[in-house]
Amino acid sequence: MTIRDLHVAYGKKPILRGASYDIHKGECLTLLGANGSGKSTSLNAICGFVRPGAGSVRLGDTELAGLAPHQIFAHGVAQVSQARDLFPDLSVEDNLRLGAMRRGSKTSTTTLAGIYDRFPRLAERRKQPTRTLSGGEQQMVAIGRALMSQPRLLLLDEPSGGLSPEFCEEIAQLMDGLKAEGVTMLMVEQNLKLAFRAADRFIVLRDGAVVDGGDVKAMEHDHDAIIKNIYL
Ligand SMILES: Nc1ncnc2c1ncn2[C@@H]1O[C@H](COP(=O)(O)OP(=O)(O)OP(=O)(O)O)[C@@H](O)[C@H]1O
Repeated sequence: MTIRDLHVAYGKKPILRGASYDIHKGECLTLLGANGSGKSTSLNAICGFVRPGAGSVRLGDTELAGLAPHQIFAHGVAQVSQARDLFPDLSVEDNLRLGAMRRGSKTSTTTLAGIYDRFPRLAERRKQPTRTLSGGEQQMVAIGRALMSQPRLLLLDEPSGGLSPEFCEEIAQLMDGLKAEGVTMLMVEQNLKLAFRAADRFIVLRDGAVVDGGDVKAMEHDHDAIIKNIYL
């Protein structure tokens, strides 16, 4: 995916001011930045929840900027939002099935089996209303639902939000598995430990533009410098 000169404003307030970056196929890119720097807005602009004022969001040969959210979803972009947006009274299985709409009902049964292989805990709880699950299990449902559409690009907004360190490690391992299968991911994550553990590359947003970026492993011993750059 190629993002070029992306601009988003809420009313007259500019939030993204010409952000440009690439997300390579099969990698996990993490978006870092101080509160209010435009991280969630970036994800929302990519999946069409907010309309960019200018700029380009290209996935392969397709220009996504300006398309409606359902069209962008149909092109293979799925978001796991911070709020998770599950239907609390529906069962785990029904919530998962809702994610398969892009694929059509013919493929959903095999995909569902794949999700249960990946998250055995959800298989045990398939009939339970999602409101009865722990926060970490609900996060698994939200990620599983996004995976049901077999996305080309998975957007993750704060996957560690409110979860224990054990669950964060579980999520990092899940992301390792997804990467091994070639799933491309863009993640916003305030938990820098998880961000540096799970991502291949990072970029830093400040005032809606990219001010830093690189290979996570290459700067493994210089996380302090990067953190200073985020919170300048
Ligand atoms: N729908 C909206 N209408 C008006 N302002 C908004 C809206 N959504 C976000 N904002 C504002 O835009 C700015 C950027 O928000 P955004 O959520 O993208 O930041 P962020 O980098 O993800 O921050 P955080 O780390 O706090 O989640 C913030 O000042 C926020 O209050």
